[in-house]
Amino acid sequence: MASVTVRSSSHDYEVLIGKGLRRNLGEVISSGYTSILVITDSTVQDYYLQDVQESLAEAAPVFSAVVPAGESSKSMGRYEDLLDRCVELKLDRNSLIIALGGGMIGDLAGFVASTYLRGIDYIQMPTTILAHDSSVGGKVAINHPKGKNLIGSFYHPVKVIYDMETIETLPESEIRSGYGEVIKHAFLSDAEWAHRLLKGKLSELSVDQLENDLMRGIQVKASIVEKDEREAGIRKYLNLGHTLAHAIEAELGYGEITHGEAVAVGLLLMMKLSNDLKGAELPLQDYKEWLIRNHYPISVLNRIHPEQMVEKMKLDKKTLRQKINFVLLHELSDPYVVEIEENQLVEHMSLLMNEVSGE
Ligand SMILES: NC(=O)c1ccc[n+]([C@@H]2O[C@H](COP(=O)([O-])OP(=O)(O)OC[C@H]3O[C@@H](n4cnc5c(N)ncnc54)[C@H](O)[C@@H]3O)[C@@H](O)[C@H]2O)c1
Ligand SMILES: O=C(O)C(=O)C[C@@H](O)[C@H](O)[C@H](O)COP(=O)(O)O
Ligand SMILES: [Zn+2]
Repeated sequence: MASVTVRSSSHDYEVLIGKGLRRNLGEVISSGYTSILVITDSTVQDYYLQDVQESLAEAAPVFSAVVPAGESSKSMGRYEDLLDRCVELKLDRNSLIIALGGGMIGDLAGFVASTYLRGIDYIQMPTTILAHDSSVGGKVAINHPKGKNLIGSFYHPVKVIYDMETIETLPESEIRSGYGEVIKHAFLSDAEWAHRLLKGKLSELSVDQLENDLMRGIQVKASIVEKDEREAGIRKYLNLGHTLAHAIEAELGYGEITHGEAVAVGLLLMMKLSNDLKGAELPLQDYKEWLIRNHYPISVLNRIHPEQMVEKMKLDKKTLRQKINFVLLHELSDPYVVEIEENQLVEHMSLLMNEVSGE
């Protein structure tokens, strides 16, 4: 089992990474909780809920709450249902919530934990590749119909338990989605890693490569959030590709395109703006080929309207006084934040749409 420690202002916590951890939770979770509520989704329930419940049987009374799988569950309605369940079960300040699932569950259950009784302990048990990102760093949130993650808080888990066996059941589309955030971490931190990824094909990924990529992604994320927990500065870099991604997700309807796929498309615009407006020489063509080779839905660019995207981007958390800020790269591994004028955004989004139409 590998482990990474994350330092936060409230407490330090471990990210445990290993195989079969879900079957030995009694050994890694502190004893003494009054009760445990496992929050999961309808797909993950079928695969892993029983293992988790059985391995916690000695620890405390264990309850479960299941929401429908999919991004649309990261909503006010499901949040309210889960709070009702916490009240009904009489969870107290010594109770524990376990978020068993991908980033949707991590964000939703984490937000419940952060607000119920003004905050109780929770553990992230990520089951997707993408959740190597979402389970670390303490951002928890639900979506507003008009904008992604508009309602949330910063609230770190007491532990992250990443059972690598669980990602074996992921469908191809979720491997692709997860790699949207993996390649973001590579673009932010290491040109060599980025170039290696750009040469590859996700369907030919070895288990060793995948584990190595996830470990590196977790380290990149942990080292940034430790330095800037509340996103006053460098944490904004983790939003690389997200200004457009979140606008697309909200515009098309949550779940219409996966978060990681949207990020991957957002990274394409990031590269174009970095190169065309700011004189960088990022490998835009290689990246476009990687997206096509791995079946990322870049045709989604034909379904959006630049002016509407700009309006949505005004709800981005980096937007201040209605001015849209983007994370761009001077070169691979050298990010910065810059304001981009609306007319330039519209122009470059339109150019990009023309370039990819028909691909
Ligand atoms: N808090 C953060 O820092 C942060 C970072 C990145 C993303 N996010 C959020 O994470 C969410 C996306 O997370 P995601 O991509 O994990 O989506 P997800 O949680 O919706 O999971 C994707 C799909 O895979 C299924 N699934 C999950 N684990 C499985 C498994 N082991 N086997 C088979 N199927 C499985 C789910 O049921 C779902 O249908 C978005 O809401 C995004 O905004 C948050
Ligand atoms: O942890 C962060 O900070 C990130 O930006 C990571 C992103 O991958 C993630 O999607 C995050 O939820 C986006 O945050 P938001 O503040 O733009 O909602
Ligand atoms: Zn993200």
